[in-house]
Amino acid sequence: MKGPLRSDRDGTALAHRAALALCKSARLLPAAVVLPLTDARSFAAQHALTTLPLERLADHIASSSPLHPIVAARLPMEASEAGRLHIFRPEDGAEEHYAIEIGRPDRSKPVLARLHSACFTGDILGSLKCDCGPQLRGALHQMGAQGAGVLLYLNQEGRGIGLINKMRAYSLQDQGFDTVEANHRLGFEDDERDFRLGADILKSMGFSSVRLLTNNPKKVDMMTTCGITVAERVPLKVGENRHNTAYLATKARKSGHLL
Ligand SMILES: Nc1nc2c(ncn2[C@@H]2O[C@H](COP(=O)(O)OP(=O)(O)OP(=O)(O)O)[C@@H](O)[C@H]2O)c(=O)[nH]1
Ligand SMILES: [Zn+2]
Repeated sequence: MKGPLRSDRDGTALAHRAALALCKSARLLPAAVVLPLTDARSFAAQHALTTLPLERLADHIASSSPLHPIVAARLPMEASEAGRLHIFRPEDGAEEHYAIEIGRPDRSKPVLARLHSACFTGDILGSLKCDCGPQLRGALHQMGAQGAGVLLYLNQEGRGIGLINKMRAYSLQDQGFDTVEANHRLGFEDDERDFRLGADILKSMGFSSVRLLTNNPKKVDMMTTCGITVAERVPLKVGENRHNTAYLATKARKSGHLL
């Protein structure tokens, strides 16, 4: 699917919005057929379909599911032997998220922190299409060198669209579309991540103020909106290579990254 997608706007969009949000939360392409039915309840019963009341669904989509700390254990790493991995699980059964605490950061001072979004291709495979792998390792090494820090590893693959959709976007990029255009052509926003969960994890670990390792000013704004003080933005410019120069330039031009 390549788009471009054309919008026909008519009447209330409540059901359409909810349908798209459901598709996105299932990591499917945001495409749905919305039909008015005179007796939806018996139609659903006949076809063994699940029914959801629209108003409750809208509330559910707007709120974020509470995250609970499940377990933490010592994890010596190359970047620091004083590592500790914490696992958080949301109540709604969605993705788990991780926090890597390095040293024993003083909770009364701004902690060196990174909100890292999962990138299977960059973090694990060493992909040269993005800068995620060098950013992950660079952040952990800075924290190790300073003796303290916290890296949140948020399972928001592909800026929140999931790995399958990110690969669909990569396939469009192979055809000449840039990272932002590819997302739009699939029906996604530039960035579908919800950073409230990063703020929730920091608060539950006792942090209220950060020195945030990022080039993305929107992350700084989101943290502030969510009640975390960003005492300083610490740039994290690593991993440029001949395969990702255009990608990084697009991020700077279209997404406002300070690169
Ligand atoms: N949809 C999509 N996601 C991508 C693409 N390239 C990398 N990603 C994902 O983007 C996320 C990282 O976001 P970035 O835009 O690189 O950076 P950022 O987190 O906004 O900002 P920094 O804090 O400066 O790293 C990871 O989840 C990657 O999987 C792409 O071309 N398309
Ligand atoms: Zn990446």
